Amino acid sequence: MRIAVPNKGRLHEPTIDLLERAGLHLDNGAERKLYADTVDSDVTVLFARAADIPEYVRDGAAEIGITGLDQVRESGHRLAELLDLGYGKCRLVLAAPEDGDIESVADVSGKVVATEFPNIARTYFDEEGIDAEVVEVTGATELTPHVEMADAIIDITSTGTTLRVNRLGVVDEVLSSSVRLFAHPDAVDDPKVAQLVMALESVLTAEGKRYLMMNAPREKLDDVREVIPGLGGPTVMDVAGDDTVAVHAVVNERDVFEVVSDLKKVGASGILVTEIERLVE
Ligand SMILES: Nc1ncnc2c1ncn2[C@@H]1O[C@H](COP(=O)(O)OP(=O)(O)OP(=O)(O)O)[C@@H](O)[C@H]1O
Ligand SMILES: O=P(O)(O)OC[C@H]1O[C@H](OP(=O)(O)OP(=O)(O)O)[C@H](O)[C@@H]1O
Ligand SMILES: [Mg+2]
Repeated sequence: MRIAVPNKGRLHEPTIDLLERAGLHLDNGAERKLYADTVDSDVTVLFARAADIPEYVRDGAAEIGITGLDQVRESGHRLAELLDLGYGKCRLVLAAPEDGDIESVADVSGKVVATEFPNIARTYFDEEGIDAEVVEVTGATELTPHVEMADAIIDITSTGTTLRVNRLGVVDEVLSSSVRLFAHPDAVDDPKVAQLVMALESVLTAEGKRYLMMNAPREKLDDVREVIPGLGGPTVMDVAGDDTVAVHAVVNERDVFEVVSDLKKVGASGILVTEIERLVE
């Protein structure tokens, strides 16, 4: 099985990191190569531009691709989306000069819109019933309204800094994007693909969880159980020759702050909080 992943840019590192955490270690020297073998002899990683990855998958050059939803939509290819990997979060927006007269999508009728995403832009304007001229650029889109190349743009925003610096305001949201795992439709039922999905899911599940270990007086066990929410209850182990038990539990990361202080109150001690690498539910 071949997985196409971004070869550079902001999506490269988090993607490699995710594969590594899923246990799919890449062979050394992956940095400068076009492809890398992995710890699983059936899995090869191909490095491609984020924008080209949907095409690699449609072609069958790779069965699996990891890239932004925006890129998949822009490609127009019908690929199976398997997982939202949660990073590379951004919005594709219609934006126009703050001090101009474009305040809604209707105001773009008859105007010129510059974008790196011409297919998404045309589909969006068709759906909105707006007749706008779409001009394709390959970068620095935010500049185009200031040099009379365009009246508005459709571009990526995340923190909003670039739009602000260029005195552009959001007029409408066109697409909300994040990095997805997607597959060629013929590869969806491949057991190797299912194995990869499970491995990646286990990393995503573990991200929001922490592993708690503590000691507690045996007679306080019920109180401890009450404090620890959900997830099938804690594992309790006897501590030899003692009236103490060791308690292990998985808790939501956002609950840790409160749970730890509540555990302390009911008599737990030696409380240890650790990260979880993977969690298969
Ligand atoms: N500012 C951003 N915040 C979050 N995600 C982004 C942002 N910009 C782009 N992305 C996501 O990353 C994908 C790749 O972006 P792009 O092709 O511009 O590469 P890059 O990582 O920005 O590197 P470079 O622009 O230097 O080539 C986009 O399709 C989008 O899904
Ligand atoms: O809302 P912000 O946090 O400012 O992010 C938005 C900017 O990020 C991306 O550019 P990038 O940094 O990838 O440069 P590029 O234009 O060379 O791709 C995108 O094209 C926007 O310009
Ligand atoms: Mg970029």
